[in-house]
Amino acid sequence: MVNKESVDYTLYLVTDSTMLPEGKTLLFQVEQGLKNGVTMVQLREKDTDAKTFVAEALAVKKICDSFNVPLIINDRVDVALAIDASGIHVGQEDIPIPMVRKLVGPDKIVGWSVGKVEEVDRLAEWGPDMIDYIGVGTVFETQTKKDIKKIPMGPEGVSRILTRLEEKKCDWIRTVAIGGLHPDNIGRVLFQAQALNGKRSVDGISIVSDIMASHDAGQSTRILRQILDKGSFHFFEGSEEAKDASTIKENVKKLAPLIHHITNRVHQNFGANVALAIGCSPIMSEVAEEFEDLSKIPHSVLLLNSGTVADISVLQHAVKTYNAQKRPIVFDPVGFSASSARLVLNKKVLSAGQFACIKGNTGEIMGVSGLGGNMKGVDSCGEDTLETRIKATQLVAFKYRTVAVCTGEIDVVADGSVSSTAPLKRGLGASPAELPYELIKGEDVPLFGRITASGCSLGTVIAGFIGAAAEESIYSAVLQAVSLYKLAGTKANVTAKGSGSFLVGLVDNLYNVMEE
Ligand SMILES: Cc1nc(C(=O)O)sc1CCOP(=O)(O)O
Ligand SMILES: C=C1C=NC(C(F)(F)F)=NC1=N
Ligand SMILES: [Mg+2]
Repeated sequence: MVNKESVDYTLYLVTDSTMLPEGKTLLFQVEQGLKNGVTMVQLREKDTDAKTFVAEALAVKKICDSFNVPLIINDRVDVALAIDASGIHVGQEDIPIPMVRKLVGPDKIVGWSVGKVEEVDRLAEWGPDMIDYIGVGTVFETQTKKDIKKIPMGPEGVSRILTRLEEKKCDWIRTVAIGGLHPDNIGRVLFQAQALNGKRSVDGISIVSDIMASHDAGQSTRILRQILDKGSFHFFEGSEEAKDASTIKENVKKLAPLIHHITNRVHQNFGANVALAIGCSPIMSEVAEEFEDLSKIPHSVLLLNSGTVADISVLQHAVKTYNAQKRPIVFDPVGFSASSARLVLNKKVLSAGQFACIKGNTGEIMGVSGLGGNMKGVDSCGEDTLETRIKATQLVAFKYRTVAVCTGEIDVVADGSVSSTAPLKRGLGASPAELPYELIKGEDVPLFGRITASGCSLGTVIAGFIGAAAEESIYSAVLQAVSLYKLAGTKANVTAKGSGSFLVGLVDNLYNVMEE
């Protein structure tokens, strides 16, 4: 009889014998996993006849018992009882949970697949004696589960489930994330998937193909374990020279970061001039084949502006490439929910990687935060009060563990990258409202709204400053960039004779304030 409190969900292997590499057996892969850090096993063999399934289950149970690791049986309650497994896992389309619990009794572990918050509401109604853990997914695209109907929920979808569990006070429930999890993305899931009250993160992750289809299941398991066991995550390696935050502006001039723009046509020319004005070197490229080379150029930084015409696969490739190179990315979710097509595109980009900064106008930030309604065009709604804007900016910072910027007459900057830790189980320990933020005030500069790409080009300046900063000073870099941009605009406004001279004046003043 298993002690439910002591179950370790950290690395939960779910088997699949249809993907075994040549010469590897189910038992071999499972044993390699157990030897290298798997803490829980689920036998999930969808199209195996009962006799074979029972034989496999008995063999797997023998191995799990020798490692003192619980064995869960997928779907087949009869087999789970027949071999005295530690528990049973069922999906939404399987035997109803209350029946399962009645069949297996109170001591067995019962797991359920959950993809929607309504399913959390149901398990909350059933109370603490029904379900012990839930598999939350699918987080990313997966080829393993054939009949997957759910669209990938991303780390933010996991956060939504965790938040609901907290709202419904389901303290007894443990959670594992599942679906398309691999070494290149589990760090981000652990880092970003947090309940909004800061009191719950996932208890572990569940893996199928990364181990079951591996030619070296032991090595694959060790790699996954290393990521799970480290307490903090570092997504951006600042350049050596960028260590001292106080001289970011001098670093921008000295290091001349490469700002790789993937942006809309209107912003391309003006953004390049703004980059040059502050002493950076711009490149505008949607040529996916060159992204890796560009990300390797010292002090490179990616500015992704979703007003671009590039295909979503190009944007996702750019995000993965810069994340792999540990170089920062600034994301400007232009017109976040102005159309359903843009909403889908922006959400896909948001779940594709880790961003150093997410910058938008009020409508965009309200949209990304989940607080806002729909937007008209790409102009911000503007009717939101300052405290709502602060709340939305902190929410974006928290959800994506990034530095969030909400532009307006008063710019709001919030820092969600705090503490780079991502402890399993007990959550971040901070809620969105506790995140540090600053207001960048200044005079109103209406002419900003009368020129092209003024918001987009703030992204260029933010990217330039982040490119010259160390990871721990990204918040400071963004604050300095936003302040400098506002100062240049205010100065340009004084001498402007209209929108044309304002545009030229803005570039002149960006150039001059960098020299001061
Ligand atoms: C078994 C399973 N359940 C899912 C869910 O979303 O409930 S996704 C999935 C397959 C996950 O396999 P892989 O790690 O190879 O992507
Ligand atoms: C469909 C499934 C979803 N989640 C899980 C687990 F991760 F184990 F919780 N197992 C499944 N078979
Ligand atoms: Mg914008």
